[in-house]
Parts: sequence; structure tokens; C-alpha cells
Amino acid sequence: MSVPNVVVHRDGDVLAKAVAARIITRLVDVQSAKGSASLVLTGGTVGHATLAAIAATPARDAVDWHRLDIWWGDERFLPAGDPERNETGARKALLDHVELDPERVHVMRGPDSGMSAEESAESYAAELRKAARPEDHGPVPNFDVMLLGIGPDAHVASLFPGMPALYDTRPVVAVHGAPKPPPTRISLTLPTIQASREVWVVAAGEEKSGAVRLALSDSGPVQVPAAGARGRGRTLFLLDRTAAAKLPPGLGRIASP
Ligand SMILES: O=C1O[C@H](COP(=O)(O)O)[C@@H](O)[C@H](O)[C@H]1O
Repeated sequence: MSVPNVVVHRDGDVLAKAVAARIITRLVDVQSAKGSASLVLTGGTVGHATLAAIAATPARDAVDWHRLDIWWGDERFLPAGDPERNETGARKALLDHVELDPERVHVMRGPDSGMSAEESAESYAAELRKAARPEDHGPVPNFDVMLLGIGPDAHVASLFPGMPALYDTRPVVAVHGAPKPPPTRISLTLPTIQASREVWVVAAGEEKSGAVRLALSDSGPVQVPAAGARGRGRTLFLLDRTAAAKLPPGLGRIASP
């Protein structure tokens, strides 16, 4: 697993624009090298602001949206179209505004599918297994970029501190009793997150600063799930100044003072 690099931007607005620019550049690079690319989305404030920033920039036309697989790191177990679903926010911010191949938009199903949360997690795991190639050496694709938000309690995806999902070695799990509503969720597990080529943790706001500090310390991922958010090739913590406020001096690289 890679050692995290930290990049600090002036505020949440600049952060979202900078992450959007990085995503576009990364997707263009990967598509020119391999033909297609994969991007794992997060819910949450910075995640959705980043998607809106991609939609707003003319540079988005440089991406071949047809040759992109979209996955989610987690989903709130709610019916399709519910405003609280991460999918709904992503569609509104970006997915409805670009020419994606609908077959390559891999949503985590909600209760309206007739599946239980466990069945939905299993069905997502099966979809991941189908997409994995021999060179991925495992049951899930080595995603090109995985975006993860972080909660003030240091949760990532829907992996909350101390919960059984953090010990789970299956690729995807159902989460019950999440401390942040809604209580039922579907989440990728740490082994799936860590199979990604690149993991980018995005955070803005003072309320995230303690979690960010712990995520970059020697804490274990059961107590601090974000400490397990590491990519195989690269891990980035992309922060605004307030989220970086509790980091030891010298840890972050200031990109926009
Ligand atoms: O519930 C969730 O929260 C986290 C963080 O969201 P934020 O609004 O505090 O940035 C998010 O990463 C996750 O995908 C989502 O389901």
C-alpha cells in the first residue's frame, strides 16, 4: 500500500475545482493509455461539489465518457431517486450532464429492487467480480481512481468506527445500525478499497480536521476507518486549509494559499 501524500487548498470551493481538474487529467491519461477507465464515486459534500465542478468546466469534454465505468464506494439503502441516495446526488451534479454508457454506471440497488441489503451487497460483489480482469488478481477491479469522503468520526464509504464491516473480507457488505442516517447502507470493504490503483480522500471543514489527523497517524482502521484508505499505487489526501488545520507542520503541501 502507498504512503499518503497531502495537498492543501485554500477553501472548499478551490478544493472541489482542483479535485475536478485532477480527475479529468487522470481519466484522460488512463483512457489514452488503456482505452477505458474506472472511477469510484463518494457521496458527501466535497464529493458532490467535485462532480458539479467537473460538469461546469469545458475541460470535461476531454474525457471519453462512454469509455468510463462508474462505481460507488457506498450507498444509502434507499429507493432509486431518493434525494438522500449518493447516486441521486451524483446524477444531479454530473452523471445526467455527460454521455455515459448506462451499462457502465454500476449502481448499488435499493429496497425498491426487491432485494434485501445483504442481497444488494452480494449482487454488487457479483458485478465487481464480472468486471475484474485476470491482471487484477482478485475478485474486484483495480479501480483507476477511488474518491472517498471522510466523516468527522473518520468513517470512509459506509465503514464506521468499530463496526463489524471493518473485519469483513468480502468485497461488499450490508451495514446495519450506521450512526449516521440512514442506518442501512451498502459499502465496499477495506480490501476492495485497497485494491484501487489510486485512493483520493477529500475533505473540507474544521469538523473533519481531527479525523484527518488520525487518518494520517498510525491508528488502526477498526477505530479509524480512514486510516485504512490507501491505494496500491497512490494515496492522496486532498484537503482545504481548515480540514488540514490539525496536521503536524510540514505534512501537507500547500497548493493554493
Ligand atoms: O454518509 C456519507 O458520508 C460521507 C461523508 O460525507 P460528508 O458530507 O461529511 O462529506 C461520505 O463519504 C459517504 O459516501 C456518505 O455515504
